[in-house]
Amino acid sequence: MSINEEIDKKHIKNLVEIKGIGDKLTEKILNSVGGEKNLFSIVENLELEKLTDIDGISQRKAIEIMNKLLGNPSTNFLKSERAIQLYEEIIDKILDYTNTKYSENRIKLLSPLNDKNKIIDRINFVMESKIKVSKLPIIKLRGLMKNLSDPVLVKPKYDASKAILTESPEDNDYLIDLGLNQYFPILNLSSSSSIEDELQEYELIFYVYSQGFLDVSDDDNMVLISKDSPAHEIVPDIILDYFNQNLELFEKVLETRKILNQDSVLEDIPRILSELNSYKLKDVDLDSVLSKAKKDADEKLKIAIKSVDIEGDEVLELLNNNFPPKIDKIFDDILTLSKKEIKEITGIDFDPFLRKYPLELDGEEIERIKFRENSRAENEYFDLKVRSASYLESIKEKAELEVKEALKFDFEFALGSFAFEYDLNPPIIGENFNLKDVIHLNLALEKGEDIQRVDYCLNKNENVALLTGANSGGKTTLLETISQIAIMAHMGLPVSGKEVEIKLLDEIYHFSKKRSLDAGAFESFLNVFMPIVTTDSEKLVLLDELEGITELDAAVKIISSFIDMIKESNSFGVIVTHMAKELMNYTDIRVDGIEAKGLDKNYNLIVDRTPRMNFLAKSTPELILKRIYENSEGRLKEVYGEVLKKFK
Ligand SMILES: Nc1ncnc2c1ncn2[C@@H]1O[C@H](COP(=O)(O)OP(=O)(O)OP(=O)(O)O)[C@@H](O)[C@H]1O
Repeated sequence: MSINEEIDKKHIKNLVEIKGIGDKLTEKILNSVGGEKNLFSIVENLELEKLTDIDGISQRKAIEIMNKLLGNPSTNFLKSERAIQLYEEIIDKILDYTNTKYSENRIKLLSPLNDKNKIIDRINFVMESKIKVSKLPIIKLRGLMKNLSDPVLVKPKYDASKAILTESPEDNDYLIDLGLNQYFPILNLSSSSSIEDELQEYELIFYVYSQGFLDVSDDDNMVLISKDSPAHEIVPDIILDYFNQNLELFEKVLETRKILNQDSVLEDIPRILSELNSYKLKDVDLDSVLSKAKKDADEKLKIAIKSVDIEGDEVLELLNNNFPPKIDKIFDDILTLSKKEIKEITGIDFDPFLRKYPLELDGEEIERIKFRENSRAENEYFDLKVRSASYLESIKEKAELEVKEALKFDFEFALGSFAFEYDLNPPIIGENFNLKDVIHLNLALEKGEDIQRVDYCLNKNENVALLTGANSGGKTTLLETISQIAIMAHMGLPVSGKEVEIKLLDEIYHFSKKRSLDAGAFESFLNVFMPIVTTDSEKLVLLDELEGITELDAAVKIISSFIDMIKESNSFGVIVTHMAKELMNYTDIRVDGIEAKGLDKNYNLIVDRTPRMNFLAKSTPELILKRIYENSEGRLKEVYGEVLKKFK
């Protein structure tokens, strides 16, 4: 099962599910989004932003509510602010690979789990995505999927130059129910006695008949449509506008599916729409064709007539306004040719000329033809529109589904890209913490000799250890790496290491050294810290230089008591400290050390970032002092020099 199915199969649970967040908040959410139906649609489309828009709902809260409504299991895994931050930093890193709002929101909903099978399912899903992504043209796909979203609904365009005509007020109401009055005015035959005159004011009438009261001739500017036709056959623009408006989206989805070797119903859309759009271009400018034809024919007549010998009685005929046969023949020949040329250009077979010299255009006939042709063209165009709209309507649902699939693919693509770029590997879920070749995510993408992958382990017998050693040696970084790996594994993600074994636990606590020492800080720290060892749940506890919380002697007593309690439990712990020696007086504990051997020629620390087990390494602050001394100038350099002398 993939994570995709996991969410797809979920039916949004009853609102009872969010009652857990309190009746007041539930009511506030429902009021803000406009009721249960809207809330369900928000959840279905994972629109987190619509929840965060509500006053007083933070991103974290919105995620909690959304997960509740989706029926996703909630865990209480992340127990300290720093653990939550580290989790959010992981999410942020994955978000860099999302292209759509939908997958962005789905990534935000990836929380730590506690069910081993679900975790393994997710890890497998991400690993499959990683392999898939590795074979795809990543940059091209990113370009195609950037900002993809569901198709937009199109606002109807009202056109008052055309009208729909029905035969009864009931039919009117029926069409209004279909929403067609948003496109054209709707009139009905019985509405007024002067209705037939009113109809003359419109360029085109869509006559939606049920009985067929009106006799429609070729010369009427009317399109006949049966009342039983579906809405898109009466106003095909409903569906055509929708596809036109979303054409770019469908084209991108089509392209994406081609790359993924998936078939698609979207293939024909661009052709159909461009055929429709180019159809309009076939309109010819009849007036200019005719004026050119007249000019050409006049010219030809002039030349031909000039070379005719006219005899006496022919002159008489001319004086009677009759053309003698010779002249008639010339007119016949030239006008036949001209008619042929006009037909070739316009497709219309008619005689636009009055026989005179120079020729005259027959205005009345031209108007009649224009009207007839316009009506014919409108009818043909309308038929084409209906055919296109019917086809598009038949694939609309599938087309929308393909867009949804592309959005879902972006979720898979983001996870796969993240796993691929960071070269993540599936952890082994076991009983110990056995980290091999691990690296902090912040360093994982950096290249360079000084980036070192690290090994570290904790097991049942040595479930807690002190981490000591060189300033800037990488202790904090390793502690955070352990957290990241535990959090990522619980989220069902592969981790940044090779053959990493981890144990699934109930809770993770990470306390960083960057804690403010405000008044009351010590007391509030104790209130958070000590209860950790009072519950039976299995924990991972990571402490970074806690000694700053109070005076050294007291800190040592507190921390050593804490260590003893962890040792007795099924929990695991790592404590970064510069007071290992002092702590060893109070408790028996494994001490690991990161040792700095000196400075290289560029004054960089020579250090093996992998701690040595059972090794108390010195802090060697003099190395850092030496480095700063070498890199500073003037009076400051002198000061550092003085300090350094004291280390000799
Ligand atoms: N495995 C590693 N490979 C490369 N650089 C690392 C590694 N681990 C840590 N560093 C770098 O070393 C520097 C110091 O790391 P960190 O702060 O973790 O050391 P620390 O031992 O906690 O120092 P301090 O005791 O002074 O607080 C950081 O710039 C960090 O990016």
